[in-house]
Order: sequence, then structure tokens, then C-alpha cells
Amino acid sequence: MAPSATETVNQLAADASKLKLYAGGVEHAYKELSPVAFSKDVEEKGSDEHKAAKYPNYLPTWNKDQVYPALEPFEHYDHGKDADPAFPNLLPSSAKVTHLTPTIGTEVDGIQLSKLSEAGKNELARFVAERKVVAFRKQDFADLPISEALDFGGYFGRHHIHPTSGSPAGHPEVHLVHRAAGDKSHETFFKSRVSSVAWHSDVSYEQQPPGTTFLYNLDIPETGGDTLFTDAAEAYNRLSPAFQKLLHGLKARHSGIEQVNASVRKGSIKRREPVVNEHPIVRTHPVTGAKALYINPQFTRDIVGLKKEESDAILNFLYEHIAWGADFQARVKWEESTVVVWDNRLTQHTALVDWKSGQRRHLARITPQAERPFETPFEG
Ligand SMILES: O=C(O)CCC(=O)C(=O)O
Ligand SMILES: [Fe+2]
Repeated sequence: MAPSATETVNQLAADASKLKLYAGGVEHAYKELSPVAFSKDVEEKGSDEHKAAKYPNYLPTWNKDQVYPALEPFEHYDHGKDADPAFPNLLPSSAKVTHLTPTIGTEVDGIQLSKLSEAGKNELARFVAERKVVAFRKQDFADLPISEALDFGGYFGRHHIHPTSGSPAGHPEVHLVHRAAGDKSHETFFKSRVSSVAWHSDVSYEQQPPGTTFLYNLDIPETGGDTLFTDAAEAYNRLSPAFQKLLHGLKARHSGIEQVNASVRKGSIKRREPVVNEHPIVRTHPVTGAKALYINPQFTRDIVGLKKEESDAILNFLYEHIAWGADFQARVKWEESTVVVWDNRLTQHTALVDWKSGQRRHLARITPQAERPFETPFEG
């Protein structure tokens, strides 16, 4: 029997309110709503598709024996503090440096990250903190033995081992992003969702979330699959002093529970018990002193000490402010052999699932953890 007009209206209202909540992100269950999570490694080892991967050594594995205890606090030292602010060891005059926007995003051509001296690495940490995200072209990173790429990344902090993501066999410290050749799961996703955009700061639920973070491509579609970054420091700067003042002193709760539950529900791995941590909503960068909004719709749940409606209103406003801020975002286009480095303390990012060619998209992330987020007083 066809639904009555009242039933239809009620259903529409229910759907609309669900959509509003999801759009605001406050009720967001991590990645269950994202096509990134829909993607499965559909390729059997030894199959033709598997062999067709440019970097089969980097294809994802999910090893249920990888079970780890809770992360221990550690002392993080940000090497950006020791950098020469003129960057002579990172950016010699022969390097081509192109800024993508005034406050966020730079492309660098003509240097090799893997060959940097210690002074060059210190400058890298600081340069990335200043530019928020930097794409280094023509890098040899993907062709290094995985252990060497990890040695390089380990200079910037203790490697984070992701609680649920796929990793290359024997290297759980590498987080993989992989949409297999011929994967059609986005079609299912877009039957019920209008966009694949899912802004987030990586694993913000950890007590010491990542700082200088590396993502390098292995296989990319000819067109599409760019990554968007937003400048969370500029997002803070755009707020009125009165609103900035209101946010100072507030903490938000970030949860890793939903991400782990989603993984377990689909029969996948749980490397650690999930955690919930409280972080200041405005965090300060230990090297540059920049203040940035540190809340994101994937992992932030609520503001400590506020009532639900108050917390939802502020968080939803901040999520919308960040999502709308095309005037403080940069779009990184992947080219073969690119390494993108971002400061996860000052940015959010989102993958884009916009290509329909069925081409493989395969990237690897090295994720050094940084300090526990802290805030410094409002300065007006
Ligand atoms: O696939 C991308 O473009 C970004 C994926 C992502 O969010 C990450 O690696 O942290
Ligand atoms: Fe991410």
C-alpha cells in the first residue's frame, strides 16, 4: 500500500533531520558514511589486478595478530625549533617554490627529501608549519625500501600505528589509502550521499595526535582524486575577537571508538582499544605560535561542560565555517612521485572520490606523533 501523505511527510522530516545532523557532523559515525571506507581491497594476492599494481609491496594487508597495548605518553621535540627560518638547507636557490594561495599550500620542485641533511629536515618541519601543506614533486620516496621511508619519517616523531587501517605486510606504521582497480563502491555510496567530502585532522582522538605528516602516491588516476586542505589557523583568524575569546579555554572530546567499532562490524581489525581524549578547541603551534581551530566532524563529539544544544551549535558553526572557507583552502593535485607533507595541527584535509574511470588510487602515509595539544591565552 502506498504511504499516506502524513507518513510521507513524517518520513521526509525524519530523513531531513538525519541529514542535517550528519551534515553538521555532530552525530557522524566515522567513515561509515565515507566512500573511502567503502573501498575494499578486492584483489586476491597473485591475481592479475594485484600484479597490475605499480607498488605491490605497498598493497594493504589487515593482520589480526597485530594487537598493541595503549599508547604511552612520550616527550615530543619539534625539530622545527632548530630550523634556520631562511631555509638554506631545504630550499637552495635552484629549487622552484610556488605558493598555491597566500596562507596555505606550496609546491616545491628541484629538491630530494630523502637526501636532506639534519638541518634540512629541521627546516622542513618549520617550512611545513608555515605553509601548512607542501607538495614536493619528483621524489624517490615510493621507490625506497619501506624501512628507509620510515627511518626518514621517524625523525619527526614517534610513528603512529593506526588502530584499523590497512598497511603493507610487516610495516604496520604505514597507513594505506587504497581504492583498487575496478572498485565500484562509490556508486553505492553516492546512491544515498551527495558528496564524498569528509574534513578531518588525522586521528585527533589520540592524546598526542600527529604533527608533520607525509603522504606519497604510488598509483593515481589520470584525473581526479585530488586532496583538499584547509588552513585551520586562518579559519581561527577569520573569527571575531569576541568569538575567539569565547572558544579559548574550552575543550572538546575526540573519540576513536566509532572508527574501531566500524572496523570490527565489518570483520576487520582492531589493533588497540579505542580512546577518547579532550583537547583545547584552539591549539597553539609549538614552533610558530600560530593558533588554530582543533575540532573536526569525523572525530570531535562535543564540547566539555556545555549542554548538547550549545555544543552542537558551536561545533556545527565551526564545521560549516571550515567547509565553506574556499578562501583558505588549497587543492593538491597528485602527480607521479609526489610527497605531500602537512602539519596536522594546523590543517584539515579530505580525500575526493570524484573519478569514475575505475583506475587504482593508492597512497601511503607516514604519521609521526607530536606533542599533546596545548593552548596559549587569547591575545586580542
Ligand atoms: O586519500 C587522500 O587524499 C587523503 C586520505 C587521508 O585522509 C589520509 O591519508 O590521511
Ligand atoms: Fe586523513
